[in-house]
Amino acid sequence: MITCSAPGKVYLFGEHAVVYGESAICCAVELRTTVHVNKAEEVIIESVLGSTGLDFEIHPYVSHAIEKMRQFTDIEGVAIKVESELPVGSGLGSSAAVTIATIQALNYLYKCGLSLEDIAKTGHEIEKMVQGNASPTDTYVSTMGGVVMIPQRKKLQHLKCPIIIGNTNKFSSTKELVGSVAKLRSEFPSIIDPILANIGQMSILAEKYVNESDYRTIGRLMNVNHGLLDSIGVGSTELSALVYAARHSGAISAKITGAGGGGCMVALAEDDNAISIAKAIEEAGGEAIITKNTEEGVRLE
Ligand SMILES: Nc1ncnc2c1ncn2[C@@H]1O[C@H](COP(=O)(O)OP(=O)(O)O)[C@@H](O)[C@H]1O
Ligand SMILES: C[C@@](O)(CCOP(=O)(O)O)CC(=O)O
Ligand SMILES: [Mg+2]
Repeated sequence: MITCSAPGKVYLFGEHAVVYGESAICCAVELRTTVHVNKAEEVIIESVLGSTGLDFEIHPYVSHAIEKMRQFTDIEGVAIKVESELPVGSGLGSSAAVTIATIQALNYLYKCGLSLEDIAKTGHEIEKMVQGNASPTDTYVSTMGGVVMIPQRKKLQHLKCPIIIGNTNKFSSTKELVGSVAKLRSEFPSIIDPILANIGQMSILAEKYVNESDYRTIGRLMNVNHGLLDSIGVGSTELSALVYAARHSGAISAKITGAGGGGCMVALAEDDNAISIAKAIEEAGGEAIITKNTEEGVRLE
């Protein structure tokens, strides 16, 4: 049996805009998806979503990963078991983490010899296929770990401050939200395109502050990014409640992370106020997770 794991992520800047080629800065977090694979008589996929064979409805990412790997090797049957610390459909990149961990586990099991770059690229192709339109961000950061800038594929300075995630526990489908931004953009290109370009500029400006570990300035820009995400319709009452609870309890910054709608927000904290911010998020009706940036991308367990 081979076991691999891959991390989830939070966006400091640039979700949605990055789908249209703008820049984003994304940070891998210490919450991982673990995939066990073993040769078997038939295809069996087991996860919190159920137990299936090759199934593009219930297990689209894992099923596409098996199909893609069939281009490199002969896979007859395989038993795949997924365990995850990442809530499903919540903006933390659970789809990328399960895809990347599955590809790497199959890569080792069948000795395909894929490099990390190949794995990130194959993962991106799968996200595009399932989501309709997808940036390479989530699959790249899940493969490489650290803090990365996309589309430059550049590694930035490790983020040392505590990261607080607030989960609304309201399911959010990335496919649907990416579709709703596409619709808004096609109706009002002269309004929406400059907003997306502005978000991209924020990432370009913020690169320097990330590399200098200037969390105050990063935070001020993240708050502006939140407002722009709200303006393109990916906010919600629940997300706003958690964002403002975090800011009022002393967070350096608080914004939506990932596709939005429901799902999660992210706050940056000082070393000594992470717990009080987490408490404020819980009091506002969210579920709080205190985590950190990890340099560990996909790995063999
Ligand atoms: N633990 C898991 N086991 C199997 N599939 C998963 C798991 N976690 C995520 N997925 C897949 O990813 C989808 C959610 O991806 P998405 O809508 O992009 O949200 P996010 O990536 O923000 O969590 C799920 O519907 C499922 O297909
Ligand atoms: C909205 C988007 O920028 C990020 C989606 O992240 P998540 O699937 O919600 O974790 C889409 C993408 O980059 O493919
Ligand atoms: Mg996703």
